[in-house]
Amino acid sequence: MLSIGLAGKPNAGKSTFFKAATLADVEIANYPFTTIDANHGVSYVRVKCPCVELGIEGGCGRCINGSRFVPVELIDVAGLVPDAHLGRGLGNEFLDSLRLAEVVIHVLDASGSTDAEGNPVGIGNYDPLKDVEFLKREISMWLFGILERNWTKLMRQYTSEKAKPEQIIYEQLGGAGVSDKDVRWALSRMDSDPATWSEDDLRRFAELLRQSSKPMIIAANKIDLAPRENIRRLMELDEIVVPVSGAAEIALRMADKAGVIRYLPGDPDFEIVGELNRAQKAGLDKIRVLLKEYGSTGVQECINRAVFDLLDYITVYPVEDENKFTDRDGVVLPDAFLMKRGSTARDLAYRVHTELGESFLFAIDARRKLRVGEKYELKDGDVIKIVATK
Ligand SMILES: Nc1nc2c(ncn2[C@@H]2O[C@H](COP(=O)(O)OP(=O)(O)OP(=O)(O)O)[C@@H](O)[C@H]2O)c(=O)[nH]1
Repeated sequence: MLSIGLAGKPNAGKSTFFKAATLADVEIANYPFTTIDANHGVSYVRVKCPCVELGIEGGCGRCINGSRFVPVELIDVAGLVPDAHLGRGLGNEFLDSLRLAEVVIHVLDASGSTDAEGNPVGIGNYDPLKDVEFLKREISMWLFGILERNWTKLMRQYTSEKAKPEQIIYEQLGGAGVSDKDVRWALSRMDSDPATWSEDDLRRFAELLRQSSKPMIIAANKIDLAPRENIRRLMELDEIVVPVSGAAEIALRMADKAGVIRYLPGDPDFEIVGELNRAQKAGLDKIRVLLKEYGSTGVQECINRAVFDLLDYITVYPVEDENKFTDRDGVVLPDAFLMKRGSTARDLAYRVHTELGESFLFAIDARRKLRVGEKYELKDGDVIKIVATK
């Protein structure tokens, strides 16, 4: 499953965001469990289900009013403080949990109520813009550390044994979740031979690796407390910034679970359907003002943008019956797979089952009832039947 890391300084609101994003109503949670352990959970991207467009009578039973929730893994990288790469705080142990993350949501306290170390200082007394760079630096210095430890040996392999630099660097970094594509991209951005690099060049290279292997989105959290000026300045940065209130998202999901409101994660509003006491009503009124101003609580938007904008994934629906859009048991649109844009029909076959990939003959684009070959590039929302020899 695709993994998203959640990181930020102490008290920025990571646990709150994590809890909000992994708290799923039974109807949404088509995954057997949402909390794997304290730091790993299942969250969902929200997509438009094809059953509406395809005019399937009675819907597909897998979506809620046309919104489909597709599982992704969320990892709470707790305990990261500035200079963690030097072993400060919980240090490397926690950087290591970033290994699996393909993308990072940087939870940032936009209210300015906590200092660089996460100590409370009162709203507006710390400039949140100061936190934007810290996480990038920690991650790139962590990658730098892994490379630097063995750099002399690696360069000896390169110069005397004529090993390919992309290969030896990739092997060194494989455990940090850096792909060979990331290494090739970062090398292409450097203008000199690795054997001649200074320490500063190696640092620059590590930062390029970070950009490619751990792209980042900023969750400007605590918008319910934050001075508007802080949000405005954060939004003006050359970064992807989403205004967020993790606390509001938890309140809405809990109220929905309790049956007093109807709310789907990512919705711009909610409907009151049960009895509320005065305090609950006042709390929800405040959240409604926030939703009006920002469009949503931002939690679902962060997950969606991380997966679709930063990682460029698409959603694809494999079926066995291209006319009824069902599997062999008659279940309509049974699965939704997240795949990298550029994936082919054959990649999808492999994703369903190795055997299906190996015995692939052709595929059928079920929307157009059109036969396509193994190299057919999948499009977002495609419904595909795979035809194989066995
Ligand atoms: N008002 C408001 N408070 C929030 C929000 N999100 C988190 N908080 C509060 O901020 C404090 C810190 O939140 P946590 O989620 O524990 O922060 P953390 O980043 O996980 O902290 P560590 O576990 O120390 O790394 C708590 O008191 C939360 O209730 C929010 O959206 N609005």
